[in-house]
Amino acid sequence: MSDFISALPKAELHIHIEGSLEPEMMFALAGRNGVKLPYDSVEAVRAAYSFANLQEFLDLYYQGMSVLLREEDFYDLTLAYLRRSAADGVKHTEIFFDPQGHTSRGVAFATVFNGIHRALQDGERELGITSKLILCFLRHLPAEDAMATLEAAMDYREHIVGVGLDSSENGHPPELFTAVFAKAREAGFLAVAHAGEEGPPAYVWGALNALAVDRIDHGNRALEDPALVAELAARSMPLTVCPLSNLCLGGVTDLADHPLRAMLDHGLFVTLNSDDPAYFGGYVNENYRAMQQALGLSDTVLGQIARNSFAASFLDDETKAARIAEVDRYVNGG
Ligand code: HPA
Ligand SMILES: [Zn+2]
Repeated sequence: MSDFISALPKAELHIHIEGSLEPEMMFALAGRNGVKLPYDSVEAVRAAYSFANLQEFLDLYYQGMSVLLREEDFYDLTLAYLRRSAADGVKHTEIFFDPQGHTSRGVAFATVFNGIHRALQDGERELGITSKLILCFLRHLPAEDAMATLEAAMDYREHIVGVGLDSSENGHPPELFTAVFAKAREAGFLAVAHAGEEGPPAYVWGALNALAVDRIDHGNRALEDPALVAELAARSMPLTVCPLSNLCLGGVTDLADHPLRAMLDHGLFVTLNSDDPAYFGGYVNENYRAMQQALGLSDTVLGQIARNSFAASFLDDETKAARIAEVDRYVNGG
């Protein structure tokens, strides 16, 4: 039964806003902006979404961004995600954005930020969904580019809670970005990083030790290193796990073998998230349902994962406690 999941209050902590660009909106924005797409229908776009690995996905993800040009485009993209997520019982969301995916195409940082930020404000007013914004650096680009992006973000410091690290993992270890993250933390940004999605356990160690992250995005391959598992457990380090993403990008071939089972058994601080819902076939509730079905998770465990999502968020302690109490009331049938 999926009814328990539908209205379970939850936070989403791993969502790339550009990865919520549904093919229908891609076509609408292409039309409005006069952008030529290499597909002639929404169905053709969906048919192209078959990925053997992270890089094959990223190639289409960056291509899809080409329709995002004006502030309204970022606004519409973000508000559509918020509406869809509110319908999934999401009360709070921490959204990644990739400014370098846009500034590299001549779209100003301010255009990207203003569109997203205005939608987040309107979303909170209209839907009651709270949010925070996390700026991700593209790790396939030089650290100097990340540093320049951090400089551009300083003007928006009060509206951006943290920095992250995404894009092609293998060959781009966290240590390349040590100075950028040190500078960001000095300026008061919190820090997260994708690690152990495709990359080895050493990259998860790098995210912990060189970048001093507050959460690990994915973390699947940490399970290959028992000392690392012990460290993650000892630190109560949150992991933002994304099952449908892992299935679509070949990290797992069967959801029944998803590492979430072992993560739970090791007592790790796991959360469930959608990553790039328009590309991976599901928003957050589909990720909860996929794990409920594949691993036979009980409502008790699903409730604990929802509690974790607020506990691992960057909300203040008082709001966290209030949201966790809301989960408790829901789980206890009140
Ligand atoms: O799943 C992902 N992994 C790394 N980078 C990304 N950028 C968008 N989605 C992803
Ligand atoms: Zn991601």
